[in-house]
Amino acid sequence: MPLIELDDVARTFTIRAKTGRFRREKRRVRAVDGLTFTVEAGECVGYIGPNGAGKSTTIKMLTGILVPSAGRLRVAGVDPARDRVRLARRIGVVFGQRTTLWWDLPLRDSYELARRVYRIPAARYRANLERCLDLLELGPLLDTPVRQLSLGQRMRGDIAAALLHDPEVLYLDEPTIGLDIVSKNRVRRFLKDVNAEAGTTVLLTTHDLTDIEQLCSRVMVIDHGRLIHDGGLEDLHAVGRSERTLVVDLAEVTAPIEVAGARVVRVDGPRQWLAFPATSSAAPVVAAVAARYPLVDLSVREPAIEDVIARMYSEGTEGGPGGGAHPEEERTASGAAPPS
Ligand SMILES: Nc1ncnc2c1ncn2[C@@H]1O[C@H](COP(=O)(O)OP(=O)(O)OP(=O)(O)O)[C@@H](O)[C@H]1O
Repeated sequence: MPLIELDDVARTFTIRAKTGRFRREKRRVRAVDGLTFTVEAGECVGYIGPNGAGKSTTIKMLTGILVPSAGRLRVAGVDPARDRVRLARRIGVVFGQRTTLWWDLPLRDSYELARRVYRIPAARYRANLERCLDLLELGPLLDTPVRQLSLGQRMRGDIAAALLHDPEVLYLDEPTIGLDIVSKNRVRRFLKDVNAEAGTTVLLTTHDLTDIEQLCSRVMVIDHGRLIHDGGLEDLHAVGRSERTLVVDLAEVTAPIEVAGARVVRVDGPRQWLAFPATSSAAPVVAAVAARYPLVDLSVREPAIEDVIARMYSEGTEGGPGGGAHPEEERTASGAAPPS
């Protein structure tokens, strides 16, 4: 049975925008527009999209912070908005741009508070804390007030806090934002471990595609609140019509090469670059070039996944709701804030 289920879920915001000196008009923004997907227990799924695509809104609905305007949503069999407090014991959330830790208190106190709020049995708390401190290298920082931690240290502190109660699902919203490469790698290694060893289901939102490449076997792409891709990272090459490049060094300067299945995209002296579909084999193109042109050397360059995604975003971002405005109205679920 899937751990996360969305069936035609939508979320609309009403915003009041200034249209003249004294005029204000109500405008409706469809942040999430008919999302349907499931995530099985133990999966690690990337959830990506351009700014304002609806990623955070989805995660807020999955945690019960926001109520969907339409559709059906279940996490671990529970309706998050209705059963927010009960669900809070089964999920962990990390918002990279915000901390759930107590700013003026040492890390240790935030963890102690989590232990009480989640009623984590003492032995389990000790074991989980020890593991997080060890793998996230937080031990020496336990007595440091959160406000004195660096961004990377704080982020690791937040990730540990989200995992102390052994959640079945971990939502990560930009967990590596602003971190240097060493901190990013440390966080990624840890998350990989949590997913593989503890079997924690992970839904990861990020603008850093290396996070996705290193952690996720499946990626969902959302744009204008709609799912535009759901599959393997590799499948994106087919969807994004990406191209590989054959770089050819000829024995002499020649007119642009003409072979079937590829086209010259750049010429620099005796070197020429030929683009061909990433989904087809390089062999026939190489054979055709070698048969007709005197070659010195050649190599094949793989497409960068960043380029593929950038093209998908730019092709799909015309006339949508647009990012940016986060005005006053945000209908939230009733009940206490999640205990994290
Ligand atoms: N509280 C709110 N009130 C009104 N509109 C909102 C609110 N929250 C989000 N929106 C709008 O909904 C759309 C989706 O926003 P959301 O924050 O979910 O996007 P995102 O994919 O997380 O973007 P980013 O990558 O920039 O974080 C945007 O147009 C945004 O302005």
